[in-house]
Amino acid sequence: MKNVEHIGIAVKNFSEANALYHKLLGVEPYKTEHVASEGVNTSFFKVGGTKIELLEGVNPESAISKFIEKRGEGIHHIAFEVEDILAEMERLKGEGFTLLNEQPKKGADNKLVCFVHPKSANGVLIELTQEIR
Ligand SMILES: C[C@@H](C(=O)O)C(=O)SCCNC(=O)CCNC(=O)[C@H](O)C(C)(C)COP(=O)(O)OP(=O)(O)OC[C@H]1O[C@@H](n2cnc3c(N)ncnc32)[C@H](O)[C@@H]1OP(=O)(O)O
Ligand SMILES: [Co+2]
Repeated sequence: MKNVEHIGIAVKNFSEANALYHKLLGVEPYKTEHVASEGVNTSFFKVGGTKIELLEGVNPESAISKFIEKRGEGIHHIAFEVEDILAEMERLKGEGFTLLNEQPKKGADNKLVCFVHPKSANGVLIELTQEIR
């Protein structure tokens, strides 16, 4: 694992949350992106070396919609940058972590992503991200 790449925050009202985080962080989001495969709209803010990802669910089936339904708004996941996502997935599987997808999948912000079940990481949903080169 390398650095924390982003912290994902689940929000109910995307435009209100973006306006609030713009005020809070003092920067505009550098991108907003719909990720159909995850049923989410996302926006990314860059602060120092870390990014904040705001996520809203666009349908009831989305993991974000289910999360908010069950647990309300708040921190949803921590994403780490990895050099080689396939090697890291193999390593984690070997260490007994439960991965939520067999193969890396296309995430937002030009990344391949994979998720580790929160139950494998003391209740924290972990996302692995590798830049698509
Ligand atoms: C765009 C992309 C990107 O950055 O590139 C993204 O980030 S997309 C980000 C959105 N996509 C994802 O999150 C994909 C991976 N997530 C998933 O597959 C799912 O959300 C699961 C993590 C498996 C949870 O599924 P689901 O809510 O249907 O199951 P569940 O309610 O039974 O949850 C199982 C247990 O995990 C807990 N749980 C659920 N979501 C959690 C979360 N985000 N953080 C910590 N714990 C969590 C529940 O409270 C429950 O614990 P108890 O049993 O103790 O009640
Ligand atoms: Co993410």
